[in-house]
Amino acid sequence: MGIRIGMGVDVHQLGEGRDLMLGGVHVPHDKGAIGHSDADVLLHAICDALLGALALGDIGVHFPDTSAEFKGIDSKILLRRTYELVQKEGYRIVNIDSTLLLEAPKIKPFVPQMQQTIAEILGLTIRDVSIKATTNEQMGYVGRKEGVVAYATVLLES
Ligand SMILES: Nc1ccn([C@@H]2O[C@H](COP(=O)(O)O)[C@@H](O)[C@H]2O)c(=O)n1
Ligand SMILES: C[C@@]1(CO)OP(=O)(O)OP(=O)(O)OC[C@H]1O
Repeated sequence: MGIRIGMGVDVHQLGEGRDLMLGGVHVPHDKGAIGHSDADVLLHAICDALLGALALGDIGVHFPDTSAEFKGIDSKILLRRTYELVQKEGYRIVNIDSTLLLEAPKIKPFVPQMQQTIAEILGLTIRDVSIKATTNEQMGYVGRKEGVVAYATVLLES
């Protein structure tokens, strides 16, 4: 049996007139994340962690932001497709840990739904999908509510 570890980081700007999609869930807020896709920073970080674990490049290599195919795409589709690449290599996920840096809103009430959404896509239980959050204590671009950051770590086994 082989094991591999991967980490992913994603950052998106927050702006008006966009939905805030986090972990595949719509989180009501006066600003949303700006991007070529639905800009789901948490799902993107998980995709990058999955790809990183097998040195398969990153999300922009597989789903370029210059392609019309991915304009406005639901990042749940990107996560599903990323995991298909991992499975083709003969690996499966053991567990995921992640942290969101977001000043507002509080995401705690939405975490169970995010865990459930991600677990369903990846064939995991919610205990295998950890989602944490922290504010940036009002410092920097996260603290000024201008952006959101996600970090994810995944463990794979073959
Ligand atoms: N966007 C966020 C940020 C934080 N939380 C939860 O609040 C707790 C306290 O956050 P601090 O940054 O003040 O330490 C944190 O542990 C999270 O549980 C959240 O839900 N959404
Ligand atoms: C997902 C992609 C593609 O739609 O677009 P964005 O939503 O801009 O997201 P980013 O995290 O910059 O990653 C790469 C892109 O390829």
